[in-house]
Amino acid sequence: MLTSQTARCALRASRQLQCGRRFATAAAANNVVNIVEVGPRDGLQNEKGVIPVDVKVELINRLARAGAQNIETGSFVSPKWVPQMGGTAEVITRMERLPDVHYAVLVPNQKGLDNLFTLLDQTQLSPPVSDEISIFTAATDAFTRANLNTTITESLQRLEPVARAALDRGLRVRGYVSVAIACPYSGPVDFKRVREVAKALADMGCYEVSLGDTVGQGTPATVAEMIEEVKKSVPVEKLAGHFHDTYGTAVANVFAALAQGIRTIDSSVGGLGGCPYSPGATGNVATEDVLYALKDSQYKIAGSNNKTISLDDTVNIGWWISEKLGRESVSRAGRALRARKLREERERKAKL
Ligand SMILES: CC(C)(COP(=O)([O-])OP(=O)([O-])OC[C@H]1O[C@@H](n2cnc3c(N)ncnc32)[C@H](O)[C@@H]1OP(=O)([O-])[O-])[C@@H](O)C(=O)NCCC(=O)NCCSC(=O)C[C@@](C)(O)CC(=O)[O-]
Repeated sequence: MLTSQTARCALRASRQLQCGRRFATAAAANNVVNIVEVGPRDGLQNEKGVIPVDVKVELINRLARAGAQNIETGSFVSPKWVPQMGGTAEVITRMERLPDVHYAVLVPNQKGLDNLFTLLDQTQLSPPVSDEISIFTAATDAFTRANLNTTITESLQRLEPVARAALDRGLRVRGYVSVAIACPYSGPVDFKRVREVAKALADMGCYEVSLGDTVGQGTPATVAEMIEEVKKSVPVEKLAGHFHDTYGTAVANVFAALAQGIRTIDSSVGGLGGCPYSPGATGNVATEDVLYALKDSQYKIAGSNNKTISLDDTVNIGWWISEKLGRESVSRAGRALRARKLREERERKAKL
């Protein structure tokens, strides 16, 4: 008979195998790019006005129906720190859950995980309201202090039991290293530190570690240099790129990451976003811009149900959510494609 510890190890190993499936597929077809849609979380967390739960639910549902396979739906962080994410439990309880889609929530500590577990116990839905958590820390103490009120070392110590408990419960665990290029508080970042933190997250069971250019200051050269360094300790199949577009280099940085062998890119519909603890940083690379830029390339975008993510639908969602927020979509491709569509409609009507 297996001891409970051996049983736990076996369970964890089988889960890691399942989590690894996506990577095995991507590695076999080396041109398959996975998109992690972070709009509902990273995209909305910095918004000042109250966004109704209905709008958040509708955003997630629209993204899933457009083919998004991985959606970060919200955060179980302190509502005092990030008020906009306060309604995440209600959002994920009310959203549709398509079977082929992974729905993740950001969790900063044990309390956040306990809150998620309570919700999983209460709802007991199949598929569950969330099958993945994202844990996060950073490559500088200054940023970790601002974002998590602790140091890098302490944050890793706190996250290790959180990751273990989530894995034991059958959830996938993804990790983030913020400020992988530059820190808004302490300047240029030592890429060796990024490597160490990424390795620590991978060692605690994260199936993937997303390297965040939180400030959006990266260039293709610095992004490539950083990834080269991290690859010394973490296999590239386990890495993802997360680029903010503050300096307009995000799409170029996506290509630099792909050239380094990375096959998972985080992006945000409509280019929404910004981190509350990264002053001045703009949104993530827009999902529409990534889909458009990769359209005629050797890369194929993975979507749910063996389809791809619809560019047209994503453009429409980018405009829909931006208008709900009282502005226009900042996605370059989203703006151009919408302008072309409106022009074509005008021309068609003029011919009638
Ligand atoms: C981690 C803490 C909570 C520490 O914050 P703290 O103040 O040190 O926490 P504490 O343990 O001292 O607790 C203080 C109060 O918060 C409560 N609390 C404690 N934990 C939770 C929780 N999980 N959920 C709800 N409530 C919580 C706790 O119960 C207590 O309540 P009180 O007794 O005062 O009434 C805080 O720093 C925090 O929530 N930070 C999150 C900040 C955040 O969400 N940042 C944005 C996400 S990261 C990001 O955007 C970057 C990324 C991932 O996209 C990649 C990139 O671009 O770089």
